[in-house]
Amino acid sequence: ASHAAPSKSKNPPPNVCDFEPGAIVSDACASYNTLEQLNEAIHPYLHSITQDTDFFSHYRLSLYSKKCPFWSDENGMCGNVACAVNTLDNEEDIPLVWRAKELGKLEGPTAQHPGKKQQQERREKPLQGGLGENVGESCVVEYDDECDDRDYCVPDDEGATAKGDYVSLVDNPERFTGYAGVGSQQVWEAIYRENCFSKPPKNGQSTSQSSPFGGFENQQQMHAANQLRNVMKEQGLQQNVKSAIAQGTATARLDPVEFDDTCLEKRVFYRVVSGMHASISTHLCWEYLNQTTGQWSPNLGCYENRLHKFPDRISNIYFNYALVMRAVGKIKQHVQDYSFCSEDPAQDTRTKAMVLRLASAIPSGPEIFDETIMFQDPDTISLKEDFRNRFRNVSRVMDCVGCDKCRLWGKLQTNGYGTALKVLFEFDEHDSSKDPPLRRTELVALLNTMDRLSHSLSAIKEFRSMIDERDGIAKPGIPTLQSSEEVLKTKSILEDKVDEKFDDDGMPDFPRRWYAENMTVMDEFWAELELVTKAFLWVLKSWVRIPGKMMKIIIIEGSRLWDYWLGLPVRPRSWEIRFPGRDEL
Ligand SMILES: Cc1cc2nc3c(=O)[nH]c(=O)nc-3n(C[C@H](O)[C@H](O)[C@H](O)COP(=O)(O)OP(=O)(O)OC[C@H]3O[C@@H](n4cnc5c(N)ncnc54)[C@H](O)[C@@H]3O)c2cc1C
Repeated sequence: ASHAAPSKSKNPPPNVCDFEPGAIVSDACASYNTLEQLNEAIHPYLHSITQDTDFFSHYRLSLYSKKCPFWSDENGMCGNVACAVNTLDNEEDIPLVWRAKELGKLEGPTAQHPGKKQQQERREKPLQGGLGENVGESCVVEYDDECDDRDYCVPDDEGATAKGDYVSLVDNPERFTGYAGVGSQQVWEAIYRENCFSKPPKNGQSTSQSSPFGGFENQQQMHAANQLRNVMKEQGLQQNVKSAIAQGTATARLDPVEFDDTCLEKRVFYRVVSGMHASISTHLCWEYLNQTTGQWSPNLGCYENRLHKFPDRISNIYFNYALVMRAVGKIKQHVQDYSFCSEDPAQDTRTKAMVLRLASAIPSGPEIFDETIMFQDPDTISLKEDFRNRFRNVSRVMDCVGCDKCRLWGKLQTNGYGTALKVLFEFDEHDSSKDPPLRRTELVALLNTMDRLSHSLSAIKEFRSMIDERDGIAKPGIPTLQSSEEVLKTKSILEDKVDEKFDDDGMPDFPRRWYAENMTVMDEFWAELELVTKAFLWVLKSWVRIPGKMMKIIIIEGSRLWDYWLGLPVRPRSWEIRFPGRDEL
């Protein structure tokens, strides 16, 4: 795969959204092809982690106890059965370690959680209150029982005393619910409005914390302006829309057409939100309820209208996949010290090995996504705090989603992206001692968000081949989205491959290349002799290689001893890198 480091000055080329498999996903470093190939290899692992382990298949969140902080909208509630969530109300249904009385015992990562005092001391106000008094302090307000200034998301506390609901993610899949109309539109609008990194307003008003109507005086004004904008947009009058909005009292959501003069950081914010929206749309189109037949099945029309006609949205899903994948690759070190489930050491070991195996399958360093080029300019350092606060606001808006299941997955995915951003910008890949804490909910959200994106990539591929098939375009060899059974089959093949590689003694396969029924006894004799000769030669060659191998072992073990003697971290053997946790299995 070809990689090109994204540059801050790089504007997306006009055809950035075109679906050229070899094209690099703009603002990331990998091509669509590379991401798809990686996804094929990784998807079975992700699927298995999120479906088969207690740790990653259960999520705890405040699903009902938080009120929408921005508006009160009883009409926006979804009454469909599909919107409902089955929470685990029965203590016995919750995995043992997360039952209320056990929660206090949960072990976290090695990093110490900074206390409130410490956080207050560390707090800076790079914006000098320019965006309003509340911005930058969002962590200490009513929500945050266990909040860290470095969080990009309002955490859903999992402490034993916190109000929360346990949910099995496996039993409540993200799919079509029928939630639509003004309620859902209002939520999306509020989310996109957080993307308005406008100039600080006069008189110290916050644009971030207290902007439920994006600076418009009321909801009606805001809807009217958005409608105007949509109509003008449909008529191809983008420039006029911009100036119309500029004449108003507020900024509008940033559209991709306005990307060209936007810095990387702001583009990233928009792409994360739009990619999340597009991924949700993909899932609801993939598992769509045919209300006449009562069957759940992919709805091609839904995909065409919401995604296929908007390649930029699809591109944003790939972008998010690259971003989240990079974050998961970056927590390798952190996860080494993580205790997943102290009540059951066998499960703990298994879960850790699975996560480490996944993290190891992800290319390390900035090959997929290079976060190190963000927030580097002096100009953009204050932007980081603004960025973080805006993302927290997006997570708050989730309490305004009027459909329980959509709220569950919306909250989980916002937490997942928030965690990914926190890992990218606050974690040290090589030294986890100063990393901010990684809560269980964050880790669960991160991997489930990656799984959702991974599923989106597979679904999009399948939808594309459905379109090609319908339009008579032959594209042989496009892999299809696998059923759970197929996923498990592929997983076991992959695992066998890993096992084969791991257990490989170097002995080549010497398949018999004959069919006895068509051969004479002499033919069989010569064929067998050929086989024996090959095996004999292979044994001789291995003896010849023994001194070289011994030398290699002495050098490797010598350098490990040297590290140990110097007090440095002992470097791992190559197979330990490739098969982490193997010893523990
Ligand atoms: C947090 C959240 C979670 C949800 N989860 C579910 C769910 O699990 N199942 C379900 O059936 N419904 C869910 N919904 C509802 C769903 O997202 C849609 O809002 C609903 O299906 C109505 O769709 P729509 O066609 O009106 O457009 P919407 O998807 O509501 O989009 C509104 C407007 O935003 C713009 N837009 C759309 N997609 C993008 C994009 N990717 N990037 C930029 N702009 C875009 C378009 O101009 C569009 O008209 C959820 C809604 C929210 C807010």
